[in-house]
Amino acid sequence: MDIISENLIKTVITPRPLTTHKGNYGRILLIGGFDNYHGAIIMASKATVFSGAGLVTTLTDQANVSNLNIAIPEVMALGYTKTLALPSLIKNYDVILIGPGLGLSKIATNLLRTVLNSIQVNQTLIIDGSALTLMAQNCYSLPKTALTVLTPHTMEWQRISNILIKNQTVNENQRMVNILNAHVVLKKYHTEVYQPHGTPLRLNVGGPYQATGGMGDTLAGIIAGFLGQFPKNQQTVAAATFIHSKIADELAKTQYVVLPTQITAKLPEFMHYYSNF
Ligand SMILES: NC(=O)C1=CN([C@@H]2O[C@H](COP(=O)(O)OP(=O)(O)OC[C@H]3O[C@@H](n4cnc5c(N)ncnc54)[C@H](O)[C@@H]3O)[C@@H](O)[C@H]2O)[C@@H](O)CC1
Ligand SMILES: Nc1ncnc2c1ncn2[C@@H]1O[C@H](COP(=O)(O)OP(=O)(O)O)[C@@H](O)[C@H]1O
Ligand SMILES: [Mg+2]
Repeated sequence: MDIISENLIKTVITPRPLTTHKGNYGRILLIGGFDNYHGAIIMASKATVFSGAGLVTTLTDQANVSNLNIAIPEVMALGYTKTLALPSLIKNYDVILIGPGLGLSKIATNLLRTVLNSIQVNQTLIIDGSALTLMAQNCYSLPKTALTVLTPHTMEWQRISNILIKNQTVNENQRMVNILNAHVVLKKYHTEVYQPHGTPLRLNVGGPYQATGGMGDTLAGIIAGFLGQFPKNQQTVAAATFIHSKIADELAKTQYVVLPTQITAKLPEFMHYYSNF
């Protein structure tokens, strides 16, 4: 098990070539924010924008659209309707994140099933939150994509992998990651980042000051933003995971708890630092 180091981050976050434009930094589609979880997708969307994604579109509950627009006007907000043509919409994006605040409703299940059935091999899929629980409940299989990233906390991983939390050893987790053929960010104290048939990486930053609802939604948004603009590999997923908790550590020097939105606000500053590091 290797530790995720600051050196790795600097190889991922590099200065931007002068002639690039928003089209070079990822077209990201986020899906979530239904039921009483409207805030989750707002936090994820903010994190995606603040992590530098070029173009961000968020599909959410119709009743959440104006709140999303007010919270983060850089995002193109789409309200869910029964007539939505999701398969043709999905085609326009490099990275799709589904799950923050998606809920477990029939609409949520249909959205997840449609994403799993429509996604193409050149696209990247990130599955978080309720979408992981729905995957487990419905025994859905993962599609073939350029990269699939699952971001479960230990309870969600238990549902997906059938490995009880107390039995979630590195060996057992890696065995299941190989079977699923997906990257997995197993969120806990000292989060672990797995890739199929690879070497697991472990975070040595982060702490219980991060135990606030929305913290994982924010991480999922950062991972989406990073995969939109940096190489689509385990190092990029690890870099996103590192910066999220590294910022939390810095804030925790003077704060008892750290809010997800505070981490998001610090992203541009920390990315600037690591790009010149
Ligand atoms: N403001 C919002 O709109 C929020 C919406 N959220 C959404 O709520 C939905 C349900 O997610 P939840 O995770 O709350 O519910 P879950 O029911 O999936 O999991 C939470 C339960 O898992 C247990 N657990 C065990 N190990 C854990 C670990 N390492 N980390 C976290 N929990 C662990 C906890 O005791 C907790 O009761 C998701 O779609 C999520 O995105 C949450 O993120 C909270 C904030
Ligand atoms: N004690 C802890 N130590 C380190 N990180 C923590 C701790 N508690 C929570 N976190 C982090 O907070 C996030 C929680 O994710 P998750 O449970 O999905 O949150 P939510 O769904 O509410 O957004 C993860 O990144 C996790 O690593
Ligand atoms: Mg979560």
